[in-house]
Amino acid sequence: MFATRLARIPRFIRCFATEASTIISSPGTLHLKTGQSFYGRSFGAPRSIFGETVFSTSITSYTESMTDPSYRGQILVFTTPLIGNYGVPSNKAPIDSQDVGVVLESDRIQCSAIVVADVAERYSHYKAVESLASWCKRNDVPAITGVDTRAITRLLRDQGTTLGRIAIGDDAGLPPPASHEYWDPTADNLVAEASTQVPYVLNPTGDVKIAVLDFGAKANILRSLVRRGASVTVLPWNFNFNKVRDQFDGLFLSNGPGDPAHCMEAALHLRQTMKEWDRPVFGICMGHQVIGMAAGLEAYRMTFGNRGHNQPVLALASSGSITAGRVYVTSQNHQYALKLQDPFPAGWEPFFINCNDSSVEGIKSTAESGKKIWGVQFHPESAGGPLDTIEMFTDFLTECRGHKIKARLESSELLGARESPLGMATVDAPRPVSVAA
Ligand SMILES: NC(=O)CC[C@H](N)C(=O)O
Repeated sequence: MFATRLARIPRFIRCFATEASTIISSPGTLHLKTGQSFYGRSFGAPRSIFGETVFSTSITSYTESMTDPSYRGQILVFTTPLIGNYGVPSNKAPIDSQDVGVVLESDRIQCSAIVVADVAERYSHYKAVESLASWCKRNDVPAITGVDTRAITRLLRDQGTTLGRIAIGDDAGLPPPASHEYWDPTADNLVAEASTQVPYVLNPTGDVKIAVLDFGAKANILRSLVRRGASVTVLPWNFNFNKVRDQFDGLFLSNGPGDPAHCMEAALHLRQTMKEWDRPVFGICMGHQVIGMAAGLEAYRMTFGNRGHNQPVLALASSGSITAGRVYVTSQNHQYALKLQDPFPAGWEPFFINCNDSSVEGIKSTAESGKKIWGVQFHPESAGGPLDTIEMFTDFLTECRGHKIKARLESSELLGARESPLGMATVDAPRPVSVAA
């Protein structure tokens, strides 16, 4: 009876029950280097891989997390049991001046594999164009379901992030690999893979020129700058910014995958920039770690890192939209952090601290240093997650604009003329008198 009625409803309205049920038949196993194995079923690409097994406590935004380049090399375990229920949207951005080319966080799935307790075989969302299973298959990314992700999370939480293997199909029944066979992705320079190879410009007509050092930038970082009117020049991660710095009003350092130790070259370039250049610098996650290393702080590997969209951080200093003493809820995805050392290097102070584990969540240049440099371990751009700290992008661009106006005024004063912030040149004296006709 119900089936007959359903058949009468036009197909495009029946979006609640899209796509025929995915056939999950072949076995899929997660082996951990520490000796535990979890047997489930495969719903992604029929291929076995190695990776670093991490867990995320995010409840939504699996599409954003999976396309975040910082997850490269990682087997991502979702602690939320039901994943895939709103499907996957088209990743093609509409063409407009704020276009960064994609809707999600990059143009492909970046993590090596995903592990979920219960994949949704049917999805429902007005923007969805395919299921999580078909997206994984199309991107050649293995995925397993039907395993106890709570047990996996408890293990990872106790023993820390652990190397793993996803074995699919015939491989799933094979004994676990020998310990020396596990591949450690952090031994490779994943930033060099994730970064753009050639510079490119977004929103070239923007009023303030920002250079972005791309360690594997999330698209929402670029969007957050472009939507606030900036012209954004994206540079490869190891580009020596000092060669072109006079063309820019500010420097931004992006997030990125893997061990920050691989970015020492960028930190050394940045050390020179921070010494000789007085314009604003802002870094997020990997970018924050690179700023810290350039400032003389040490980056270390945490036991299990922080991955999720509800990490509370306490502001220790006020700056722009941030008020000292307030707690902000943030989106995070990191394995490394800067060491809290006492005293901090001269000219620097801690900016935020994590309320759960007391790790350093941000650093800033001191007021006395005369510099405007900030780094935050969390993701103000969210995608997904809360927008508590999104105005840090506005703060950064306000400083860049202020600096630009000040520099213009100073240079025009040297020439005996003054240029107004609106860009209309005025001459101090004598003023030309216009005579009405
Ligand atoms: N999201 C990021 O930029 C992560 C930075 C670094 N790869 C870490 O895991 O700590």
